[in-house]
Amino acid sequence: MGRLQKILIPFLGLVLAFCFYSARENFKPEMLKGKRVIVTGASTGIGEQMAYHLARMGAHVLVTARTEAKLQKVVERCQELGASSARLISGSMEDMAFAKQVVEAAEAELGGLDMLILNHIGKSYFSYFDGDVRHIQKLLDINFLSYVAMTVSALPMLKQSGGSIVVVSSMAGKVGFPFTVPYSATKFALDGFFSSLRQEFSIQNVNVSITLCILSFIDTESAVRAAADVVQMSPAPKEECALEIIKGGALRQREVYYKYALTKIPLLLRDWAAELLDYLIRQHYRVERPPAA
Ligand SMILES: NC(=O)C1=CN([C@@H]2O[C@H](COP(=O)(O)OP(=O)(O)OC[C@H]3O[C@@H](n4cnc5c(N)ncnc54)[C@H](OP(=O)(O)O)[C@@H]3O)[C@@H](O)[C@H]2O)C=CC1
Ligand SMILES: C[C@H](CCC(=O)NCC(=O)O)[C@H]1CC[C@H]2[C@@H]3C(=O)C[C@@H]4C[C@H](O)CC[C@]4(C)[C@H]3CC[C@]12C
Repeated sequence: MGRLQKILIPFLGLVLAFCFYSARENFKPEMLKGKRVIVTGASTGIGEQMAYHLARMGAHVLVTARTEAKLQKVVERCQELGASSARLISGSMEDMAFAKQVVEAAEAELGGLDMLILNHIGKSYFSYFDGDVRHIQKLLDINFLSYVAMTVSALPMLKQSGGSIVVVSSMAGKVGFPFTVPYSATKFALDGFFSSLRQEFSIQNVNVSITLCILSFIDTESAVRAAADVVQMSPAPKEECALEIIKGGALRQREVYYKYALTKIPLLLRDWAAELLDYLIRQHYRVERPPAA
């Protein structure tokens, strides 16, 4: 191959890649106007902030979590912010019948569904793995199986609307971090299930997008309480994080990386320099080390 071709082919590749990415649609808040959206884990944290963004954009929001009193306040705020409608359904995602019931409520009360945002997580610990197998089983039910159950129930409505599934995951769902063994297992499971399902949708021409969101440390109350003393990193703002998730879902992106520099860039090391990435992660942890023998 001539020298010119060796330069020309990669150059053309870059030009094509640039054209492909720059031709992508831009996000406009109107994209969500009148859309029917379920947000799980919406009584606090990132889920609560997503509900407020959706309300400002004029969506119909159905929020869910266990604590009804908190959800009631979220609904009132959504109404003040301009939601087309706002309603709640409370219950625990430990129970797959409840997961299904939430989707049925959307069908009965909204007449369909355009976006399913799966965001809730059950309580876990942030420390060394304690060997409790039942805890992993319970966390898998809440953080993984209920996501599957809701997806299965919502699919007929999402197929009809050409809708979107948004799955909130974490850096801990792409790479191993210390102190998150049960949590990380549930987040890796989500990647396996939804990335495989996306492939099948593509083969079957199912017009339902799946967006997996890879988040770094975010300043929600529960995360800061659990990890701020150990993880030497400033948490990113939950309001901005919530908006980026919604944008990614509306644009039908395959994955959302937030914050980009703390997620996408370190993950580039994962397949080529895994031990270096592991080392860098450990450097961000402040842990008591056992005295040398
Ligand atoms: N904050 C962070 O640093 C990061 C967060 N993420 C991901 O972002 C998402 C949101 O996290 P964040 O906002 O911090 O979490 P929060 O702890 O603030 O919120 C968790 C939500 O889940 C609900 N919930 C808890 N247990 C159950 C249950 N059994 N059934 C139904 N709902 C339940 C809670 O409400 P209630 O108690 O009322 O049920 C609450 O609304 C999660 O998927 C998390 O993995 C990813 C990376 C980093
Ligand atoms: C341990 C946190 C979950 C706390 C919890 O149980 N909340 C519910 C409740 O209180 O009811 C973890 C939630 C998010 C995790 C963070 C995350 O996903 C991003 C980083 C990933 C990395 O693996 C470790 C550091 C993280 C900041 C991680 C820390 C643990 C969480 C805060």
